This record gives sequence, structure tokens and C-alpha cells, in this order.
Amino acid sequence: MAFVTRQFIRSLSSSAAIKHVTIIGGGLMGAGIAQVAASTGHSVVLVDTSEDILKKSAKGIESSLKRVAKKKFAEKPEDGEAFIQKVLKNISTSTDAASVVQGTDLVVDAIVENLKVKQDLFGALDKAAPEHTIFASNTSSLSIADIASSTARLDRFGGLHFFNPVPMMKLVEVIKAPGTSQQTFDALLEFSKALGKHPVSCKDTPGFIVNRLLVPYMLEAVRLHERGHGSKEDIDVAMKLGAGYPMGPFELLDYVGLDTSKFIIDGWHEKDPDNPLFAPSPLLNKLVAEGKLGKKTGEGFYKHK
Ligand SMILES: CCCCCCCCCCCCC[C@H](O)CC(=O)SCCNC(=O)CCNC(=O)[C@H](O)C(C)(C)COP(=O)(O)OP(=O)(O)OC[C@H]1O[C@@H](n2cnc3c(N)ncnc32)[C@H](O)[C@@H]1OP(=O)(O)O
Ligand SMILES: NC(=O)c1ccc[n+]([C@@H]2O[C@H](COP(=O)([O-])OP(=O)(O)OC[C@H]3O[C@@H](n4cnc5c(N)ncnc54)[C@H](O)[C@@H]3O)[C@@H](O)[C@H]2O)c1
Repeated sequence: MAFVTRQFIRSLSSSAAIKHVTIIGGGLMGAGIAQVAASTGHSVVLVDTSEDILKKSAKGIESSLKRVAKKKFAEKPEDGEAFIQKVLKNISTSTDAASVVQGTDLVVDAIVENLKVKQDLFGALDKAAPEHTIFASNTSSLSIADIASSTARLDRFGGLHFFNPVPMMKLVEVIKAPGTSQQTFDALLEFSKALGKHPVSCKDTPGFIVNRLLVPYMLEAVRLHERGHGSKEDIDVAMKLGAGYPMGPFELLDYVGLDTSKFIIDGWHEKDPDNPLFAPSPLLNKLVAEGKLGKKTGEGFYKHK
């Protein structure tokens, strides 16, 4: 009887709309997800490992909101300022994830692309978060089932893969792992729509949809350049003017972050070591070793202002 009651309460609560969201990781993606969730009326707690990082996240959110407000309130700049203040009020920050998940409906991880680190995070939060809380990962390349395996809430665990820059990119891939319940999946679809995004349904397969197609393309661009068959500038121009992409592959790698790109490719190489597609790239490894991680550090394949 107690089991039936618990199941019933769980079914009621996980079908209720997601209002309170905890985002773990205040980097490129976490700050963007927090901004969009707060802009659409959700109350958001953004978590990272230090106050300094969180200050940088808040600064990034404010400057992105200014760009949004400039467009949205072109006729009435004072309404734009009010909008920014209202959104910022919806966001608080913390360095202690376990203490802030008490009242949360959804936890989204946007931390480093490393299976063990994500498992450790969710394993710890599983003990601290209420029963109805849904967990989701924004992983680019890891298996949702593998990440979820450190928790006892496989039914309330799914994937929410956002795209960079989050305030501009309309797509969210919503991933249903084998253990994800239909209710959780539906709640994640609804949440994506509530953010003003366009969700697509994905299975828990490597790279989901976008990265399954994008990563081999990016890899081949780097190999082509490493073979001396094209300068990075020419490859970028070619793909923008010849294929209509908004950024060339090297510009996009700098935008995504070369550390994150290396995590993705190293992870897939580890899983499939005989696949030549995922062999390490000397050029990428050299840049990462030099701390040239792309736009976020001011230099990657290109220098950035
Ligand atoms: C061999 C080893 C190799 C290793 C290979 C490994 C490969 C791994 C790579 C895969 C990584 C996957 C990562 C992830 O999982 C999936 C992704 O997210 S992939 C990235 C997807 N994103 C894109 O493809 C972005 C493409 N670019 C664009 O769409 C545009 O360039 C842009 C970013 C929107 C910017 O537009 P631009 O016109 O270039 O520049 P502007 O600055 O003029 O901006 C236009 C317009 O947008 C507004 N804007 C831009 N950014 C923001 C922001 N952050 N916040 C708010 N507003 C923003 C800006 O204000 C402009 O508005 P306007 O003035 O025009 O009204
Ligand atoms: N960069 C992209 O274009 C992109 C796009 C879609 C998905 N992703 C995925 O999103 C995730 C984050 O990527 P990013 O580019 O935002 O990375 P990032 O390096 O910009 O940010 C990661 C943040 O997580 C913080 N962090 C690390 N471990 C933590 C922990 N245990 N607790 C709290 N905070 C922690 C770091 O301090 C950092 O601020 C990765 O899984 C990545 O694959 C990235």
C-alpha cells in the first residue's frame, strides 16, 4: 500500500510543471541555460565551484541579456532595463549543490564533459534531492544511462542537450534513456517548450542526432587541415560560403571550446579505440596543452579580442 501511495504521489508530482531549476556548472552552457530559464519565469539556482566563477557567469548573463533586450525592446529601452532586472531577480547562485536542491523540480548538469565527474555529482545529489526531482544532463557525447547509473532514480533521469549560444539556438535534444519514464520524458519536452525552444526526441545513442553528424564533419575538417590540404581560413570560408553554415568548423571549435572538443573526442576514442575517425589530433592536443581553449581564453585556432 505504501508503495502504491508513493508511486501515486510521484506520478502526480513529476507531471506538475517544472518551476524551480538548479543548473550545475556556470560556464558557457550553464550560464546560457540559467539565463533562458530565468527569462521564461523559472526560478533558477546556478551552482559552480567558486564565487569568482559565479561572478563571471553573472556578468556573462547580464551582457547577453543586454543584447537580447536591445533587440526586444528597441522602441522602449527603459522596458528593456526592467526586463533585465526582472530576469536577474529570478537567478540566485551557490557553491553548494547539495544544499540548494532541496526545493528543486529539475537539476540540469552543465559541468565538465567527464563521465566519472558527472556520475559523482549526480550520485551525491541523488541523496540530497527530493523524490520528485528530475535529473538531466546537458552532455554532448556521453551516454545518459551511464551517467544515471550512479543514482537510484533511473526513471527520473533524461538528457537535455542545449546548443551554444543557448539564448540564440532554438533546438533542444530531449533524450530518453532506456530507464527514463514516459512521464519524465514528457516533463522534459514540456520544459523545453516552456523555455521557448524546439525540442526533438532522441534515443540514448552516441552523439544523439546533431553531434552524430557534426562531430565527424568537424573531425574531417581538422584532418584535412593537418594533411596540408587547406588553410583553416579557407576551410572556414568554404563552409560558410559554399555550404551556408553560419560559422566555419575552426571558428565553431573555438566557440565550443577546445577543451570540451578534446573531452568529446578522447571519450569516443576510449570507447572505440580501433575507429580511425576518433584517433587523437596532434594539433588539437597541442593547443589544449598550451591552454589555448578558444574564445573563452582569448586564443584557440584563432586569436579573439
Ligand atoms: C580531430 C579532432 C577535432 C575535434 C573535433 C571534436 C568535435 C567536437 C565538436 C562538437 C561540439 C558539440 C558541442 C555541443 O554539444 C553542440 C553545440 O552546441 S554545437 C554548436 C552549435 N552552434 C552553432 O552552430 C553556432 C553557429 N553560429 C551562429 O549561429 C552565429 O554565428 C551566432 C553565434 C548566433 C552569432 O551570430 P553572428 O551573426 O555570427 O554574430 P553576431 O554577434 O552579430 O550575432 C548575431 C545576433 O545574435 C545575437 N547574439 C549572439 N550571441 C548572443 C548571445 N550569447 N546572447 C544574446 N544574443 C546573442 C547578437 O546580439 C546579434 O543580434 P542582432 O544584433 O543581429 O540583432
Ligand atoms: N560548449 C558547448 O558548445 C556545448 C554545447 C552543448 C553541450 N555542452 C556540454 O555542456 C557541458 C558544459 O560545457 P561548457 O562548454 O559549458 O563547459 P565550461 O568549461 O564552459 O563550463 C563548465 C563549468 O562547470 C564547472 N564545474 C566543473 N565541475 C563542477 C562541479 N563538480 N560542480 C559544479 N561546477 C562544476 C566549471 O567550474 C565550469 O565553470 C559539457 O557536458 C559539454 O559537453 C557544451
